[in-house]
Amino acid sequence: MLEHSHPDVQRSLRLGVAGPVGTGKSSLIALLCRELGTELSLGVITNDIYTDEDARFLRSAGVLAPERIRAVETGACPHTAIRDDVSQNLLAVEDLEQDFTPVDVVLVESGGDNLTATFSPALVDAQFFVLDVAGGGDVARKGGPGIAGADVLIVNKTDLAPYVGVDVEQMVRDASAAREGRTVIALSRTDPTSIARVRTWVLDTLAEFRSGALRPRDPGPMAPHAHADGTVHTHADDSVHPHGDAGRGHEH
Ligand SMILES: Nc1nc2c(ncn2[C@@H]2O[C@H](COP(=O)(O)OP(=O)(O)OP(=O)(O)O)[C@@H](O)[C@H]2O)c(=O)[nH]1
Repeated sequence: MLEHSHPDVQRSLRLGVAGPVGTGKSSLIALLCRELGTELSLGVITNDIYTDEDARFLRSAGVLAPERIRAVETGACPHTAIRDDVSQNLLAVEDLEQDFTPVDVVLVESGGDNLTATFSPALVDAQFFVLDVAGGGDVARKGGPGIAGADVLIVNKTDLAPYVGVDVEQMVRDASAAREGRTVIALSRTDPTSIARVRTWVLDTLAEFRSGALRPRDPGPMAPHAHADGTVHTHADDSVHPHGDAGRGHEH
């Protein structure tokens, strides 16, 4: 039984990491654990549809004690668990906070395959959205709630830009324009300066959180999208979310 209001349990800064498949969400989390794990008490929650694959990847990366990495298996509609009904994730975060108190930061990785997945501000205090240059230079211009409204947009794998013909500076300019100036960080695991920027952003956000000045902002619900079987799923009205049969998708 969770003791949500236990006076000895510190409330962590909760950071979401969303973005399309393969853009480097798990890698970003591993990098942050490596960069911050000695000075901060960290926890990680992964969301996968049917497996705990991302949690296993992170445990095997050896960047954080394995018991601080927990998997939520979300079932058929993974973005629901970070957006509409966040209870599974909230319980997992609170369990970590209780088991390892004091926890400074919990990183929550989204599952799913959609460009527009966003976290509810009821679950996270701030959120990353991760794109990579291999997805093409145009993707940042296309917008969407995560690209436009997440607290930080990561343009990842910049070391690959010459091979995929992407102008990183232009991609960052396009992204900044789509985001009305909100933070965009061009990142590569081979570029220490870019890694330092992400690290500094987390530490600054933690300081803001501790001062009481951090106000979670909602990037907005994800756009309507089609599932592999062709059913359409919209989160436009977050208050209504009937759950269909697993794997079939559903419509509001
Ligand atoms: N070249 C290069 N590859 C990277 C970088 N960061 C991550 N990758 C690679 O990109 C691939 C996908 O990275 P993941 O971290 O698994 O991506 P993800 O977004 O968590 O993927 P899913 O969990 O499947 O959605 C892996 O092969 C990583 O090694 C980078 O900075 N440069």
